[in-house]
Amino acid sequence: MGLLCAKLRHCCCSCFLRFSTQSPPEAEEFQVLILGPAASGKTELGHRLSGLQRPEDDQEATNGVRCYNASISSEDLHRPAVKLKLTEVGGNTEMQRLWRHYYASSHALIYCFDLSTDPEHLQDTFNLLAESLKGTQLAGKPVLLAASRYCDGVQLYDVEYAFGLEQLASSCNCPLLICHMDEATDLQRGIRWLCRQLLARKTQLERRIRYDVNMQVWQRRKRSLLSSGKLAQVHRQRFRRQHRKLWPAVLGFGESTARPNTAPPTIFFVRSPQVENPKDN
Ligand SMILES: Nc1nc2c(ncn2[C@@H]2O[C@H](COP(=O)(O)OP(=O)(O)OP(=O)(O)O)[C@@H](O)[C@H]2O)c(=O)[nH]1
Ligand SMILES: [Mg+2]
Repeated sequence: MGLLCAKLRHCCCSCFLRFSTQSPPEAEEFQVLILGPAASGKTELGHRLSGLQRPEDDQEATNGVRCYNASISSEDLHRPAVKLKLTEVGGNTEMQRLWRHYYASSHALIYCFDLSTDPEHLQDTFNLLAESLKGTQLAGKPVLLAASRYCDGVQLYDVEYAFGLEQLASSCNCPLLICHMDEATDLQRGIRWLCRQLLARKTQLERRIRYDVNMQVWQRRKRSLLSSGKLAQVHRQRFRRQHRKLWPAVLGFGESTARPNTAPPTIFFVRSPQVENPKDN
């Protein structure tokens, strides 16, 4: 009996050890792009999601790119923990030209907009979103719309309906959700939704990113090859021109009497009647 107990204890201990030494499942990592017009709250959101306090003296516009890390615990999602690598690109007109360079390598988009602006500005904001989604490497990827500056009386579903955001999302095959970034619980709901979308589509998204990034590299290479090809062509043309100039000069020394290819087939004279019979008159 004592031997049996000892054996059982040994077995239980080894099982416990096996469980305790087993590392927890690794967090799934995703690249998320934060875009939106200037002063729409991107930097603010980046700080809120990463749990960092934004310094008082750091209120200026982003002239380039800012990166943040956000960890979403597994208890919230009932799945492996998720690490979001957030990349914010500045929103002014000059910075908007850089946006497309980040589409291919991103798993998802968080698009910020200022809810307190007038309808015309909001329309411009969503036109910009449509430009970023339609026919680009962001099409088909999850999109979270984050409304900054809570505005009394404006409901998010009204914004979604008035600006045709659902139609835009379905035309680009993008799962889309809209949330308030000023309300902590609503922002959490949005982020949890985004993480669930990312986990559910992980394999397809990774395959897509690999394809798009490889395509980008190949296109860059093709462009450089083409430009070097053009250079070689210029060199060849210069070489040919030199030949054309040199060849008649060499022939001109009299070593060859061959007629040029461009000469007429026969040489003939045309006599005028006056010259033929000058004594007839
Ligand atoms: N009250 C309030 N203020 C906000 C909110 N979001 C941003 N702000 C303020 O608006 C200003 C601009 O916000 P940013 O987060 O820097 O804007 P941004 O989108 O990063 O702008 P760019 O970097 O220029 O593209 C800052 O002073 C913020 O404190 C919000 O939701 N509520
Ligand atoms: Mg910013």
